Amino acid sequence: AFYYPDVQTSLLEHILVDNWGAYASNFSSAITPCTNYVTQIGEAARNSGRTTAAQWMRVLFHDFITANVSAGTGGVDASIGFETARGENSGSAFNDSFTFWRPFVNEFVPMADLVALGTVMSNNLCGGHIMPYRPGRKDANAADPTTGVPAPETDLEETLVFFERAGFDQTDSIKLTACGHTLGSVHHGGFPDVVDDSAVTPNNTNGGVNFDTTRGVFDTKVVEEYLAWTGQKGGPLVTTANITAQSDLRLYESDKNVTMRDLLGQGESFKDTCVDLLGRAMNTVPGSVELKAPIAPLTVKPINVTFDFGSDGRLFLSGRIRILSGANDSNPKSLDLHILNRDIKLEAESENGRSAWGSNLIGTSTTYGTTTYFPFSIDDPSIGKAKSFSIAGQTFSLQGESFIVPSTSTLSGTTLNIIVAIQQSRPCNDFTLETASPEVRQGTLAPRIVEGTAAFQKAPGLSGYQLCQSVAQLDQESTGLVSVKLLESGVLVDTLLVNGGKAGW
Ligand code: HEM
Repeated sequence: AFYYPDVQTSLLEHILVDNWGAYASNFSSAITPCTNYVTQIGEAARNSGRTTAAQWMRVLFHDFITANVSAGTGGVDASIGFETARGENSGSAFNDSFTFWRPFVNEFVPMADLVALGTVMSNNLCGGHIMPYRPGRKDANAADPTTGVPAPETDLEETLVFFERAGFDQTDSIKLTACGHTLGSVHHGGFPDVVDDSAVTPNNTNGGVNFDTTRGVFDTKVVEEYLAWTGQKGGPLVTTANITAQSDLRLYESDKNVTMRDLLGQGESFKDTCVDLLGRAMNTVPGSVELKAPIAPLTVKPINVTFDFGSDGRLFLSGRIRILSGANDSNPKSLDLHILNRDIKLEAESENGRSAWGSNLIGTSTTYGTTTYFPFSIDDPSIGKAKSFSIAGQTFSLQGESFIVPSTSTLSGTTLNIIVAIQQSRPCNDFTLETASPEVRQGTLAPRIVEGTAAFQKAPGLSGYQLCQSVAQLDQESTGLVSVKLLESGVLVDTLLVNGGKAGW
């Protein structure tokens, strides 16, 4: 199957761009509306007093803050998954978030990249300015030996030492904390010394007290309300009667509120400051990790493009083209796909999607970008010879010489049954199968990736193709998409992600 421009970018770009409506990613749905709590459903979620979008940002903070930038250790590496029993990581955010993210993890998407992506999504979908997203993090194999996350009782000096170790000076720390604390709440469940049990009601079962009057909106309210002493007055870490637990008050006042007043003066640009600081936090990674360039949303994106055989044994090429239009552009109704010297006119599906990318802020309201989908299926007798197709002048490569057949390649329990089709009559033993399966890992909800290889045997042929079969056994059930790779004499020729029925993609 074809993943444009590559498997990792294709998967992550889907989460970033396909936010609402047609083919929306399950990831975006989790924080729509931004007050949603995905761990529970219906009434229970609405009355929980918890906020998934906010939890995701808190996970980033706790994973990041134990970085030691001068030693090149820690940072965003999903080690937080091993550290949830530490007192400094109190609260349900970590296990809630990892439980939701777990089915998204596969060979191409480590948990650490999802920790960063969670914050990007909460910011982008809940009112922040668009935040660039760079993939490339690596998951830790154990807890970070470095401890020290600021808690409500931590004194100012030690709090600043923790931030300094992670590369953030006093001013940065105030800004980053204000950015984080524009979303969400402090909960009696987890922090009874900050919020007493009077907060627990049938409509607020976890006893959440919000940092500002808009817990689901990424805005400047927390700064405004703190300085004007209105609304939530900066939230429980400012106002709690327990003086030792007034960590936000101590931090904000530590430079006589100069930084908080500066943030207020920035107005809407506060959001750019947060893009910068949250971006620095999520891009703080161990010295051995090199992040890739930011993922750019694709204007023209082929989706699920693959060769396959129909029930009559005929080869066909099918898929969808997604066109992303900005808020000011009109959506295309038809599209020309050029293949094998032919132009095929594609018609748009009736349902569109909406995207935070390409959005326009007009006054206080936002109009979003639109995605339009154009399905196609081509069973021309010579389709297997096509080496590329093009849309609006952009060319996308294809190869039909040897490929994994999607409709007959299955994962059932722990058994992978893979069929590949090969054009020329080459022996099946020129080919090998490589698998990479996300599986349960002890001590954390972040899966580990288990790799394997298998050989092929000859199977009965089909309309000009030699078929080869391989049956591979995973040692455990997978937690997400399993990658299946076809190699010819050691060179990768095709990749297919096989859904074990659990993946959240
Ligand atoms: C001095 C530093 C900080 C302290 C002591 C602190 C402490 C806390 C505490 C006690 C909670 C309540 C958690 C709960 O009840 O579930 C919380 C929530 C939160 N924190 Fe911080 N925090 C600090 C800095 C930051 C920073 C830098 C960020 C930036 C990403 C951040 C993001 C959040 C978010 C988004 C929530 C809301 C979570 C929710 O509603 O579930 N915090 N923080």
